Amino acid sequence: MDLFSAEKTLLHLPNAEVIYIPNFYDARTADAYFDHFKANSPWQQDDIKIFGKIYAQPRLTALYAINTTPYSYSNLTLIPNKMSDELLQIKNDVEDISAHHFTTVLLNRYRDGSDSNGWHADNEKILGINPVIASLSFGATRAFHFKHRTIKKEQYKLHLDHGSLLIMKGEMQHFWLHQIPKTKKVVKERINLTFRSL
Ligand SMILES: O=C(O)CCC(=O)C(=O)O
Ligand SMILES: [Fe+2]
Repeated sequence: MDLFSAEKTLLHLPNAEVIYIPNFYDARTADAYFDHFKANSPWQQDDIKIFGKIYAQPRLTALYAINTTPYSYSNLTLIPNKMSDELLQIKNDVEDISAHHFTTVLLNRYRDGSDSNGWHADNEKILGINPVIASLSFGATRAFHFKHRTIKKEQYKLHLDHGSLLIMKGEMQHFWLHQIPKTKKVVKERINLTFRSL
């Protein structure tokens, strides 16, 4: 299967569905969004607890929502900011293509190749059973790895390009893990928006 096709890619995997749309936004629109979110988001770097140890999260984050529901993960509770007009516009675009309603968006900013997001699933109880997660990428291309928890041969890599949209759905968050690994390549900044429903 060609994971790097220029068109929309639909992966029917065991216990998951992954949709990748490379040019969801054209390069100029994506450039403008990258600059906007870099300059205008309340970026924070939190400490997280993994197996009882405290680490500075290796990336910056900001949380927004249309409601006031906090989002907790990795022993961290984030209180959402009110969604800006830009985020509401993007939410609308993503809702149109996915036919799904989202309330909350987590922004991740990877400053360089040493920023990352370790193996995890977006499986917090508050997301409900079989959550749909819509993930937008602006800025540097980074690798996205995903692997089945028990079927060892089921592991894949995608490159998340500037302006692309990745949708994870079905049972994916129960049966699969995903990560943005660190890279030794010299890479510029990347901003990711993951829409969720809380
Ligand atoms: O940066 C990405 O593309 C992935 C972000 C992610 O997995 C998350 O925030 O849960
Ligand atoms: Fe995730």
